[in-house]
Amino acid sequence: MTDLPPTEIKWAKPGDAAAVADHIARVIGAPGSKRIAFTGGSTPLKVLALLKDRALDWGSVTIALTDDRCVPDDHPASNFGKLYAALGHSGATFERLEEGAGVAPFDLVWLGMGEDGHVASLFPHMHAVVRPGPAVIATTPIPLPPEAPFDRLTLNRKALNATKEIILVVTGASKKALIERALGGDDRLPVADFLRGCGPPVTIYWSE
Ligand SMILES: O=C1O[C@H](COP(=O)(O)O)[C@@H](O)[C@H](O)[C@H]1O
Repeated sequence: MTDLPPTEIKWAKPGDAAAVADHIARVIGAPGSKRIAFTGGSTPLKVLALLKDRALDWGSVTIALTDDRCVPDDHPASNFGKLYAALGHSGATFERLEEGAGVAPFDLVWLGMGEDGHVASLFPHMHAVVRPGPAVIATTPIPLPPEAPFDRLTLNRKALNATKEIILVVTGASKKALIERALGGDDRLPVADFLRGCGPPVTIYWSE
């Protein structure tokens, strides 16, 4: 049996929104078609604002979401709504989350993280439909977070790990401390599943 190397972790310097946009632009600039999973939440908004003004080969890109809240697209809590508002006219192909659907591998998975260490919609405590392969699953956080109290659809851990690389983009001192806790061995935090083990390389972008 071969021993897989441990996940390679790198802290990007600088770690700000412009550096994240540059990273994504580099992936898009590679030859051929690319599949990129975009995080939801509020942290990506600055990066999306930068990306939408860049002349990139969006026609070669399929954009998926790591997760979404089960709300209409025009609801303020919709991750798809925000993403489509920024990049809907870019020429990229959008892949919607459909419960139970299989998921093809990605070139890049962009993860955010909540204050409880959740990534995508994989929460420390949740009801979840378990599926063995890379797939879209339904989850319900326990308890429902007050800022977004909704059932969710999310890529499962296998789908998020089926990628050439991951970028983890977070802001603020408390989220930095959580990442350090996960790196130090706290496996109760869902983010730890992507930082420890033998997964794809992770570049962490952190800024105030
Ligand atoms: O619910 C979610 O939260 C996390 C973190 O969001 P943020 O607003 O603190 O940036 C996000 O990564 C996830 O995709 C989203 O659906």
